[in-house]
Amino acid sequence: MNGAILVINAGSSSLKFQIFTIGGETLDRQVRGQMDGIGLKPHLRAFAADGAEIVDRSYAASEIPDLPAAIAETGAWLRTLEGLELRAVGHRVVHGGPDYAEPVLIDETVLARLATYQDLAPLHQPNNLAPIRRAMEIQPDVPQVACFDTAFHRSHPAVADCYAIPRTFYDEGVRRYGFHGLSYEYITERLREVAPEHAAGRVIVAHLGSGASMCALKQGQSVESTMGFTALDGLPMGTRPGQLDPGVVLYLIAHKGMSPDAVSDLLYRGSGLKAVSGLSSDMRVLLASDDPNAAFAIDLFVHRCALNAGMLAAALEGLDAFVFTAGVGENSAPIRACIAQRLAWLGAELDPAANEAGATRISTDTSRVALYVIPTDEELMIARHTLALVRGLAHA
Ligand SMILES: Nc1ncnc2c1ncn2[C@@H]1O[C@H](COP(=O)(O)OP(=O)(O)O)[C@@H](O)[C@H]1O
Ligand SMILES: CC(=O)OP(=O)(O)O
Ligand SMILES: [Mg+2]
Repeated sequence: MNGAILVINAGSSSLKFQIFTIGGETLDRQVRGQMDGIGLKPHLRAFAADGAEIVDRSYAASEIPDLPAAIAETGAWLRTLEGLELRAVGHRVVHGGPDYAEPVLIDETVLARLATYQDLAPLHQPNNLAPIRRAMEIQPDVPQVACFDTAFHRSHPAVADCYAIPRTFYDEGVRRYGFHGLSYEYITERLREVAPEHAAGRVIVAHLGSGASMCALKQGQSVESTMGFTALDGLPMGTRPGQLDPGVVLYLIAHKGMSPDAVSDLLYRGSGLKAVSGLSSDMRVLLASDDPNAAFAIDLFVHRCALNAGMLAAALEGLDAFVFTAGVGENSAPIRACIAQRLAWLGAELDPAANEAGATRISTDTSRVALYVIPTDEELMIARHTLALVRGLAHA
């Protein structure tokens, strides 16, 4: 089988894409790019396999105010690439609900089912499904594959999957799904190469981006996550609050007369770092600011990261390694240092020079908990799943 696989990953602040050619058993990356800073400081960049930059465009916030605008602009640029013989398109789809525990070939029935989860992931699901619909229109003969954030967490034990509410809700799908599963699946694979001595141990992976969560891995399987039914729970994020007493929601409805839409807007778009700092949802802006509210938002983020790490260490009954990944985790040495300091009681000892240098291992040789920085690659994971699925089709 030859040809190319295009991968699309719509996150909450970015649209990421990669193109791979299928070379026998392997995937060769040809293009890797993203539009980030959507609605704030939009920036489209892409690189060829040899590292050469092939596009670098900045936009005013009003030109690319949201993900649909980013999808349109990036789609137009992707269509200018010549000589691509698309064999399949792989899509990140954030919510797979109770139905999908594995990647799936998309048809109208699957698409309709995935659309029923839009309310459960309003920042993502509509933007994950729109490019699928468009691609099915433009190229109906090219297989489209959905890869789910929720799938990797289906290994959770029942106590981690269930809320303490009446069982009927669980049966109808109100469960602790967990998200960022493609990232965790990739990191699990990378750990086998980077740190084989820890890959089968007790590991927390902190995916700290615009959306943020942590995952507890035991012997390479997800056993707990800070996110649950939706991508609102757990850590504070760019515009989402993270863990919140449900009593706050009742208060907003009963005492503030807020409608479901108004509450949803507050929780998905009007909270998190943006609300606490009053300045920005972007960690880069907060780190560069001398506004005390920006510093407070960072403190709150670090505090909640530390508390959640403690919770996941309890789930694992100990900790061998802690991995930083995603936009903030991969790029911000100061945030990593603050979080590492709060993990000292668990036995983590940061090597400040390695941290500043962005080394893969950033803990001292004597640290009881090894600290790592491992760049994630959700798109590669999606491409692998997509290739496996379309290859299966070819052999069927
Ligand atoms: N050098 C950096 N320092 C701190 N934060 C950074 C840096 N680079 C990127 N980020 C943060 O990473 C976030 C984006 O992470 P990413 O994982 O791409 O998010 P998403 O997929 O949710 O859109 C941005 O909001 C930005 O705040
Ligand atoms: C699930 C989620 O929050 O994803 P992202 O971090 O890409 O916005
Ligand atoms: Mg993301």
